[in-house]
Amino acid sequence: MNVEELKKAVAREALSFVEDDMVVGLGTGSTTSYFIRLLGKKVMEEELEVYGVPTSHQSRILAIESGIPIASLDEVDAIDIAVDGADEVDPDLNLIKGRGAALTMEKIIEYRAGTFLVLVDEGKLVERLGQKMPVPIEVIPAAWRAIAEELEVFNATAELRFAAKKDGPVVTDNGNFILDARFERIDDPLDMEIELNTIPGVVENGIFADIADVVLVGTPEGVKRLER
Ligand SMILES: O=C[C@H](O)[C@H](O)[C@H](O)COP(=O)(O)O
Repeated sequence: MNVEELKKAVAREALSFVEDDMVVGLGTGSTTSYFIRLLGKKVMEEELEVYGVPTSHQSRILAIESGIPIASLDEVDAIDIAVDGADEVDPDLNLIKGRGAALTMEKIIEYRAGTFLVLVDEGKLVERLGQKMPVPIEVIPAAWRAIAEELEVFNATAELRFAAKKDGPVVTDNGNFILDARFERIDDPLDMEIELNTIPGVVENGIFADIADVVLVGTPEGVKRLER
């Protein structure tokens, strides 16, 4: 089974968490894209009354294409479940997210969800956050250099993220820049998440500590379920 097949398998399994009349937070990225397409099918075939609350332009466009009625956060009373991918998952189910630069809206929506369901393939499991991936940090553009320098205090080296199909830096859905920060060691993810957000000019960071409820892990032996 290749990685794409593992992503599809977890996306299929995630469908069983969605019931009629639910408001569903729609994450961003390749794994969630499989889920959104499948959810669109389920909504149409089973004639469900489900609303999706997108976390990015990507998930909004895909939800519309997939036939899922969408609403913004300020139009719904509550989010029953949010479904999203992750870049790393540690043994306590703390996450790094934001490879797709959608971390701020993702965190806003997933923090408020009754259940936050995370979909990953087994390659995303790590012993300690930061082992493979940098921590993305969304920053106000004018502050990027000052913040990159300040991150040295945290023993981190930060790089401004550049775009692939645009000249210059990545600009997020909120009009900000992304710094990718590599830390020597993240011992306490929750503490680091809070600390980073105290730096003026930081909008949000990609450590999602203590908010994942269930993680579905795609493995060649089948989908495994991890819970806090
Ligand atoms: O900003 C992007 C998100 O945090 C994604 O959910 C995360 O990067 C995982 O994406 P993928 O499923 O493509 O690996």
